[in-house]
Amino acid sequence: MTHYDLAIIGSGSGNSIVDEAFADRKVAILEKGTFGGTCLNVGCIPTKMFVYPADLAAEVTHARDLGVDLRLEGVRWREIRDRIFRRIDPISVAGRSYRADRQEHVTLYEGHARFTGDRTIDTGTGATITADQVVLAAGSRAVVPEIEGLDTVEHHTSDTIMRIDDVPGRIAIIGGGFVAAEFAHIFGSFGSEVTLVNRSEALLRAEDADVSHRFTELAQRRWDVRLDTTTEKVEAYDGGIRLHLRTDGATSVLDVDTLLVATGRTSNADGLDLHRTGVEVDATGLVVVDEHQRTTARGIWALGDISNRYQLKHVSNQEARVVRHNLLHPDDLIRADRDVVPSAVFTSPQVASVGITEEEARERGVRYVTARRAYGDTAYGWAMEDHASFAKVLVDPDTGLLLGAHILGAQASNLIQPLIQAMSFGQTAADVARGQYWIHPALSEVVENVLLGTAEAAPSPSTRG
Ligand SMILES: Cc1cc2nc3c(=O)[nH]c(=O)nc-3n(C[C@H](O)[C@H](O)[C@H](O)COP(=O)(O)OP(=O)(O)OC[C@H]3O[C@@H](n4cnc5c(N)ncnc54)[C@H](O)[C@@H]3O)c2cc1C
Ligand SMILES: NC(=O)c1ccc[n+]([C@@H]2O[C@H](COP(=O)([O-])OP(=O)(O)OC[C@H]3O[C@@H](n4cnc5c(N)ncnc54)[C@H](O)[C@@H]3O)[C@@H](O)[C@H]2O)c1
Repeated sequence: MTHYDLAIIGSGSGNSIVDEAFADRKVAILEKGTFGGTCLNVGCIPTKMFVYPADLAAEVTHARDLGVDLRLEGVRWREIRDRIFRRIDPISVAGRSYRADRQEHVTLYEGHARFTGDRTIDTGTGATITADQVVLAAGSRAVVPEIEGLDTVEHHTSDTIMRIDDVPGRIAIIGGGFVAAEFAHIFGSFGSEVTLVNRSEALLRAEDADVSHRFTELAQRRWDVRLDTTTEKVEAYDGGIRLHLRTDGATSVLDVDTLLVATGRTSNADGLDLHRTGVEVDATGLVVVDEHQRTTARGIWALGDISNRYQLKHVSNQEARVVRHNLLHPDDLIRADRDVVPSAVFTSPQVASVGITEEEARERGVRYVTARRAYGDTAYGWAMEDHASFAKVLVDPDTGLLLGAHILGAQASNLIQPLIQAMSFGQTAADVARGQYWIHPALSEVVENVLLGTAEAAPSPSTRG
């Protein structure tokens, strides 16, 4: 049985731990799938490479409203797809080969890893190994709900949908979260008839309710959005797929060519036989870690989607940096910072958020003032004839510190950054608004305006701009 100083299960964010500082350690990396993990191969990177051309295609409609007659002459899906994966696949291949062939102190085991005892791992390749330190970085996987007939028809998750051969004529997407919103934008912009089948009464329900409701309204103008709707059964029908739906007790059928299931992701902790090594898992399936990313078992660490509920790459990356430091400096452990975790949905319009929502503030009894400003009330938003987008913030009336920020609209993922910075560094709304120049007439003035708006607002219940 080979012994290692360090074994890492999962080659996504876990792979980034091993740099030159580990040159004198004997390292095993265990990977059961494509080297490089979710973000690179089937997640953040390829989706955004589809989102960008989708943004371009979607501009045609908006441009017409502003007096510019563009024509979308076609979308060369296969060319787009092949360009994307011709760029991504070699990165995965090169990353694999670097570990497998070029680093003598690293051994890559390509199989499904499972624990058989205390820091003893069956690599799934015929070899069992032991290690002083183990990092669990095995990520998460798409959840496919039990729906009658689903196993009898071809259906996709985000893992496979980006490799299909043609833009579907009609696509149904089950779910109303991040993945559903991004792929609805991609396929809708590329010409598919998109139907979103959503169990609850609004899309992007984890967002602030103002954002979720506005996004739902806008989505209903672009796509067929079935709210409060469950899929009871699916079946092959006339060369395609028939979904049997139920909305408020009424049944209907929906015929499509392609079906995407986008109903969340779950931790891969359940595939590792963690009970054999004393690692605790919580009721939701996440590996339990402390602020230093230590699990409940000595010498075992965890990071990323296997152990955090955020399921975001920037969080996994930060946790990987924390684990890396802590492996190298056992007497000087650092903490993962989960105080200010932002996210963005790259759909249309973009949605970005950080901190608490107004609903959470109310539920927790947190005192707040809130303001909301429309893009259209700033010069650039006006130039864009934007009548839908807005920024909203919640501020603590006693300290002036930001509690949360929520933006729906063009460039939301970039516009929110000064607000993330303010929350991270403890800057007050007033200081951020007035302690710097805001370029006129840039779109960022909406952020300046919404911060100024909180000075005029009365403490909760909310005051709207
Ligand atoms: C479609 C999509 C789009 C996304 N877009 C964004 C985005 O824009 N921004 C963002 O911040 N986040 C995004 N995410 C989320 C982000 O991709 C994940 O949060 C992140 O990649 C998780 O990293 P990880 O290292 O925890 O896991 P992963 O990167 O998934 O790595 C885990 C690895 O472990 C391997 N593994 C699992 N079990 C075993 C086992 N038993 N033995 C051996 N190997 C095993 C897996 O094969 C995998 O390669 C997206 C996710 C999806 C699905
Ligand atoms: N831009 C980004 O950062 C980005 C993009 C894509 C994915 N991700 C990450 O990947 C994760 C997974 O994304 P997702 O969209 O699959 O999950 P999600 O949690 O965002 O949304 C899941 C959706 O499926 C619905 N749902 C759950 N179970 C269902 C069932 N049985 N039947 C019908 N509907 C059901 C939920 O109500 C929700 O609308 C996200 O949590 C996100 O963090 C991030």
